[in-house]
Amino acid sequence: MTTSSAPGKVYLFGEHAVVYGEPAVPCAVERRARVTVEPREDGRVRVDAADLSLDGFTVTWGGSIDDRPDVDVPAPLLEAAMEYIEAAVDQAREAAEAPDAGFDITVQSDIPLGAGLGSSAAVVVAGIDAATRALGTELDPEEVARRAYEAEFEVQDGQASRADTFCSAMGGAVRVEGDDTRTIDAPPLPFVVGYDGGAGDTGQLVAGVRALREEHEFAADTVETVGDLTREGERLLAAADPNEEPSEDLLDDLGELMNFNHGLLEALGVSSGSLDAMVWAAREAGAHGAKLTGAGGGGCTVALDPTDETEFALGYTAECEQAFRAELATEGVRVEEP
Ligand SMILES: Nc1ncnc2c1ncn2[C@@H]1O[C@H](COP(=O)(O)OP(=O)(O)OP(=O)(O)O)[C@@H](O)[C@H]1O
Ligand SMILES: C[C@@](O)(CCO)CC(=O)[O-]
Ligand SMILES: [Mg+2]
Repeated sequence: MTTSSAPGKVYLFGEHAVVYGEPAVPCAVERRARVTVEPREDGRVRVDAADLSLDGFTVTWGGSIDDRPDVDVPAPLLEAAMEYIEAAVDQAREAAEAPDAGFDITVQSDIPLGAGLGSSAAVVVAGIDAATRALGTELDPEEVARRAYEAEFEVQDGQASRADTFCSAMGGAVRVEGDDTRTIDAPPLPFVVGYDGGAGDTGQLVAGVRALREEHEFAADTVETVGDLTREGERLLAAADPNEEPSEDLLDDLGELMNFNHGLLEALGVSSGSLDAMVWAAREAGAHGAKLTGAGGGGCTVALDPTDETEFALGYTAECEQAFRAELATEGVRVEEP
């Protein structure tokens, strides 16, 4: 039995624009998906994903996605989960040169689903790592990231960047621009996450931005402007001491860029009433800046606030179901005790 875990992430800057080759800076946070894998003799794949809905579900299938189980989970959710896990299994089979390998897979996760914290990437990264190890092959985190990207790209019909999967595999702060992926230094940023209890459909939201961009030059310019502010944010991070608490000035400057980034995402049509309400609640509570994180449409916002004020204010905001502080996760994918 082999268990691996991988962290979720928040975007400091650059989601959506990253899909069109602009740079983005996601940061891994200490909320993890854990995937436990046990090889099976019969070549079948059995998945137990108890966190997929409140009731949980167990599904067994023989390698064919048409072999649909009868469980009480909304069909699109079940379909997507089967696809992500199946894509991870395929990557592991290929990496370990074991095309007929079967597995019992258990997924446990404290990353809310479809909420912008990269639950899909964390599940795929941890899944590929655990499944390859279970077959006696050890991949370095860069290779896990590369394969996890292939898996997300396939499931999301080509609507995926390398950002989420690279960040989850490597941990810490990273910068991604097209195929160029690297880890960067960042001080311990005081992230506060607000979660509206909802979710957005990443593929659909990315497709919406793509359509806007093709229709209007000003929408294409908006995407480029996100790239510009991300580069500015990168310069701020590069000038900061990664071993020191960030100064008020740095937080103000980063926060201003986050606010700008949120406005542009809103203009691109990927915010929502509840995300905007949480962003404003954070700003009014004195956060240095706040924005939605991830694909949007619903889900999570991220704010910078070293004090308890933002978390407290979000706790009293009707649109916010849960507010929590998210520490930067310095470790990416790792082996866990089963
Ligand atoms: N605990 C889990 N068990 C099984 N499948 C999961 C789990 N967590 C996430 N998934 C899969 O990932 C999908 C959510 O991925 P999606 O890309 O839409 O959102 P996200 O990754 O949480 O947010 P974002 O991509 O915006 O950061 C779920 O519908 C499911 O298929
Ligand atoms: C919206 C997006 O930029 C981030 C989703 O977390 C899509 C992607 O980069 O794959
Ligand atoms: Mg995702």
